[in-house]
Amino acid sequence: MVTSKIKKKSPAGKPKQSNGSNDIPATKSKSWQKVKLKGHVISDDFSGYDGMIGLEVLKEYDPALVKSTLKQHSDSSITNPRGKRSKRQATESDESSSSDEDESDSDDGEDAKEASAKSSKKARLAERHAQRLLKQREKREQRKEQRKQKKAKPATDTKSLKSKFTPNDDYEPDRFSLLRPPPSDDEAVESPDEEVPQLVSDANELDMTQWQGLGIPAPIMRALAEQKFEAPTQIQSMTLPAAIHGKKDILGAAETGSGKTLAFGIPILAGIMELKQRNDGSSIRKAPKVKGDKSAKEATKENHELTPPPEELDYVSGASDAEDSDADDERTLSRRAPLYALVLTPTRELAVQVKNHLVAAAKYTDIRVAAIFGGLAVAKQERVLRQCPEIVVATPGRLWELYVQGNKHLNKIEHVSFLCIDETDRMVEKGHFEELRSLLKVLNGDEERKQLRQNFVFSATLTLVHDLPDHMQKRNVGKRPKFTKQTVDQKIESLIEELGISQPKIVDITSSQQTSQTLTESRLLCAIDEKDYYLYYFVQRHPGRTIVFCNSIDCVKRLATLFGLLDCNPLPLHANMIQKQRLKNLERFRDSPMGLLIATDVAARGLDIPNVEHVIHYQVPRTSENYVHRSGRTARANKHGITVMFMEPGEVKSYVKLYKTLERTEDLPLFPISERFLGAVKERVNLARDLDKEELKLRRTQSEEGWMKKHAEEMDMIIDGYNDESGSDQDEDPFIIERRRNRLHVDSVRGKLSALLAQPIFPRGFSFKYPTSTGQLLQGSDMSTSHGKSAVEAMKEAIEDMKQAKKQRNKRKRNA
Ligand SMILES: Nc1ncnc2c1ncn2[C@@H]1O[C@H](COP(=O)(O)OP(=O)(O)OP(=O)(O)O)[C@@H](O)[C@H]1O
Repeated sequence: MVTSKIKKKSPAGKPKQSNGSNDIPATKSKSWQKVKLKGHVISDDFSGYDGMIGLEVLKEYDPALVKSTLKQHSDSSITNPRGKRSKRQATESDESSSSDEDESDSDDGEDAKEASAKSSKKARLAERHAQRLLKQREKREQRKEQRKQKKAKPATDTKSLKSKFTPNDDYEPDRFSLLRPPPSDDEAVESPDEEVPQLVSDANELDMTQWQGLGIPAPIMRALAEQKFEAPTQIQSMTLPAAIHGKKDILGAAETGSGKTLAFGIPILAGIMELKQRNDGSSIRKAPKVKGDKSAKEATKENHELTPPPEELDYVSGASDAEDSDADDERTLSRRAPLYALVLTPTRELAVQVKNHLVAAAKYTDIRVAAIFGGLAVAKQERVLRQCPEIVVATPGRLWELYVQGNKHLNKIEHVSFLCIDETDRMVEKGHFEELRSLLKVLNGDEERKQLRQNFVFSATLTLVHDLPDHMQKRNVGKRPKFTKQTVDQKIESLIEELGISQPKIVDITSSQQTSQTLTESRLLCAIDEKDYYLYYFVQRHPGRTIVFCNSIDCVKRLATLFGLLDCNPLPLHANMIQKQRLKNLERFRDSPMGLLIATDVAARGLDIPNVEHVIHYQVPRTSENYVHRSGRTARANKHGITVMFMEPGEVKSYVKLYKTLERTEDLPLFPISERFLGAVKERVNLARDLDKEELKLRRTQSEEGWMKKHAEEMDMIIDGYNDESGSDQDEDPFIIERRRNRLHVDSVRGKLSALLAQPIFPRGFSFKYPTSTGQLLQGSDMSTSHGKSAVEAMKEAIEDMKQAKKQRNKRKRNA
C-alpha cells in the first residue's frame, strides 16, 4: 500500500517530493487553490492514477491533508471510485482487523472457499459488515451536522489550514484533493514536463481529461483550462502527439478556425520548456531520420501513419562533444539568450494575433514571445529584440530587414530549434515573399542544423489544387497533353522540398468542399451598380459583426466613404493605411458587436475575430484560396456563420472557375431579399452617393482655392475672389458664388439624408417574397423585427423552402 511507501521514504511520517530531497511545501496562504481530481489517486497497486505512483502524485498535496489522509487510511476504510469497497482495502483498514487475522491475510479466492466451508463465519462477517456500514452512516451524519454548523458560523481567519483541509470535513472520503499554489512565474519552469492527466479547473469545473496523453506540460494545460479549452480540436489531437512525443515535422491542413495556431504553438512551447529545463539553448529535440534510402514519396506515405511511440525514438541532441571550440563559444553565447523558435506569417495583423495566442498559452511558463513586423518604427522593434524573446513571430519583410542590418538576436535564426510557416501556401506563392526565400537560404544553409530543426507547415488550403490556367489548357491539344494538373501529393512534395523539411507527419483533414462545416454559403445576383444597394440592405436587415471583402483598395475606400455617409460606421482595412490605424480599426471591430469591417484580402487569412456573423464577398474573389480564407473569418471554432457572394454578370466566369476548384456539385443558393424595401434602400444610397460627389467637388474647389491663394500670396498678387472674402464687392465674384452654392447644396442633401436615416427601413413584422434560382417567387416567412431572425436562419429557411418548391415541381411534372 502507499502508506508503507510514504513511511519508507520519510520515517518521520512527512511525505517527501518525488526528488526525495525536499519536504512538501507547506500551504502558507489561503490563496492555494483546490484542483479537483476525479477518481482515486492511490489504489491497491500503487498506480491508481494513470500509472503514477502515490508519491509522485502526492508531492503537490497539502501536508496537512496528506497526514490526515494517512491517518484516516490507517483507521478507516477507503472505498474505490465506483463506490464498491475493495476487499483488500476493507480488510486492511477494518477496525476489527487485529482480532480477525486470518480474514485480513486471505485473498479473494481463499475467502470464497472459507466462506463456503464455514457458513456461520460468513454470517458473522455479514453482521460485522452491517455494523460497519451503520457506523459509517453515523459518522457521515455527524459530518453533515458539523458542516451545517460550520455554514451557520463561517470559519474565522485564524482557523488553521490543517483543520480546514481535513478530509473528514471538507472532502469526500473517497477523494484526494490536489492543492495548487497561487500562480507564480517560477512554478511553470519548476515542473515543465509534468502533464496533468486529469484536471478539473476550479473556476469553471472544466474536465480536461480529453487533453490527456498528448504530452502537454502542466503549465500549458493550466493556461488552456483558463481559456476554457476543454478538449483539443481534431487537428490538435492529430498533430500534438507526433509533434511533442515524436518530435516530427508537421504538415497540417485543416479548415479555417479549427485551431491550427495551437497545433503548432503548443509543441513549440513544450519543446522550448524541455530545452530550457535541459539548459540547452542550441540542441534540438528532433525525431531521428528513418534509416535507409527511402524516396520522398515513400516517406510521405509512411508519415500518414501513426507516429512511433516515444520510447522507440532516439532523440538527437544538437550539442555533440566532438564539436570544435569555436562552435562551443558560439553555443555558449547562444545559450545565454537563445532564440528558440521562429514563426512566419504573411500579414502584420496575423503576426500580432499569433503572438497573442502564444502568449496566452505560455502564461504559466517563463517563455517570452515578440512580434516583429513592418509599418512600426524599427527602433521600437529593435528594443523589443534586445530583450531576447525566445519566440519571434514575424512577417518575412521586416525580419529580413533587421537580419540584414545585423540585429544580434535575429542573427541566431540559423540556430532556431523550431520553425513554423503559417499560411504556407500563401507564403511560398511565387513573387510574393522574396524575403522568405532569402530567410530559407539562411535557415537551411547548414545541413546539420536543418536536419535538427523541427518544422511546422500549416494552412487551410495547403492541399487545394487548381485546374490548369486557360492558356495551358488551350495548348493541351492532341492525344498527349503537354501540361497536367498538379496532384495533392505533388503539391506537398514540392512544398517539402522548397522548405527543406524532412519526413513530416502529414495531417490533411480538410473536407472536399474546403470550407467549414458550420458555414452557410450563398450568393446574390445583381447588376454592378446595384451592389451598394444590396450591401446596405444586408447590413440594415441583418445587423451583426460583418466583414465585407473587396478585390481592390480603391473599392474599400469608396465603400468606406459611402457607408460612412450612411451612418454605418465602417472600418476600412487595406495595405495603404498606416499600420497603427490598421491595428486600431481591427481593435475597434473586435470591440463592436455590430462592427462593419471593409477590407481587402489583407484581412482574409488567419484573423481570428470572435463572433463574426457575416462575410460578404462584395466582388467574386480572384482565387479559390481567397474565397476559402475570406469565408473562414466567420463560422470559426464550431460557431455558425454565413457568406454571401455578390455577383454581377461579368463575374460569372470567375465564379464557375472557383466552383470547379472547390469541387462543388451544386450551385450556391440565392440569398433571400425582399424587393419591397429596395426602394427605400435605393433612395438612401443614391442620396449618399450624391452627397459623396458634392463633397468631393467642394473639397476639390477648396484645395484649388488654397493652392491659388498660397501662390498669390507668395507672388504678392491679388486675384479676384481668392484673396479675401470679407469685401462686399467681392461677394459678386463668380468663384465665391459658386462655392456658396455648392455648400448650400451639400447641406441640403446632407439634411435630406439625415432625415431619411432617422426612419427605420424595415417595419416591425413583415413577410416578403424572394426569387429562387428558377425565378419563381417564394413567400418568405415572417421576420418579426430586424433583430428577430439572423441571416443564417433566414438563409436556411430559404434553402428549405427552395427544396420544398423543387419537390412540388417534380411532383407536378410526374403527374402531368
Ligand atoms: N482546443 C480548443 N478548444 C476551443 N477553442 C480553441 C481550441 N483551440 C483553439 N481554439 C480557438 O479557436 C479559434 C480558432 O483558432 P485558430 O485561429 O488557431 O484557427 P486556425 O485553424 O488557425 O484558423 P485559420 O485557418 O483561419 O487561420 C481561436 O479563437 C482559438 O482560440
